[in-house]
Amino acid sequence: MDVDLVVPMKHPRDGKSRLRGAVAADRHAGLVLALAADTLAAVVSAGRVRRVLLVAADPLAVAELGELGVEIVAESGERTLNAAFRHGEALLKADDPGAVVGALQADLPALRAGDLTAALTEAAGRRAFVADRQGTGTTLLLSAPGEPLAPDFGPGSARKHAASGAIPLGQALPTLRSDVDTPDDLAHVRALGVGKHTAAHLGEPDGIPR
Ligand SMILES: Nc1nc2c(ncn2[C@@H]2O[C@H](COP(=O)(O)OP(=O)(O)OP(=O)(O)O)[C@@H](O)[C@H]2O)c(=O)[nH]1
Ligand SMILES: C=C(OP(=O)(O)O)C(=O)O
Repeated sequence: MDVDLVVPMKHPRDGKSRLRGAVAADRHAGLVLALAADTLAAVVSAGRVRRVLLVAADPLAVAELGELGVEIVAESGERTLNAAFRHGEALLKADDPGAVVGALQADLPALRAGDLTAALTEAAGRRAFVADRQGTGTTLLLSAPGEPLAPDFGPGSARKHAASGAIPLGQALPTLRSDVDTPDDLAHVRALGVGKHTAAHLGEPDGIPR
């Protein structure tokens, strides 16, 4: 069954504070947008993905990402990460109560569509998650069809998602596990190969074609 994904984003000026200093201060928001653009370009080209809903703190500030073929809505109510996921989930389930809903981070600029599709296939309709490469955070959480996503993102979320019964998915998904929170993470994804938006922002000659 295909998956409807929710991707949350703060205003790019406010997000990724741990990454500050990786580029000049006036280029930070552009870097955050480039990380998201590469993530979303891979996501929209992945097999088994039906819809991609970006839940934004400020939709105007991320409007350019709509050109990649994602839907953009404003967050609503409580302004937290898990509330943004739950808002996106409610909108998607209103259209299809039996949907498989996924929560995906917007900071995976090395993502290859094949790694995402492999994870969706491995989940096989079970509530499941992919831990980040450090093993502590979560980059992807999937619901079972028509069942609650129950997102519990934040520090130590991999342990929390496992404790709530979600199945941990394969270790061999390097580009899906490589989120960018810190300058060290940015160096890691540059070695893996980032997409064209991040490459251009960092002054690299070419990104990896997605
Ligand atoms: N819409 C929305 N997105 C959020 C919210 N909190 C976090 N996000 C997004 O969720 C993703 C994962 O969050 P983190 O990795 O913790 O990113 P962050 O909060 O931007 O980073 P730090 O400031 O370094 O903690 C990022 O794409 C954030 O923009 C929120 O309250 N609302
Ligand atoms: C909020 C999370 O992301 P990060 O570790 O990227 O801050 C999380 O993994 O639950």
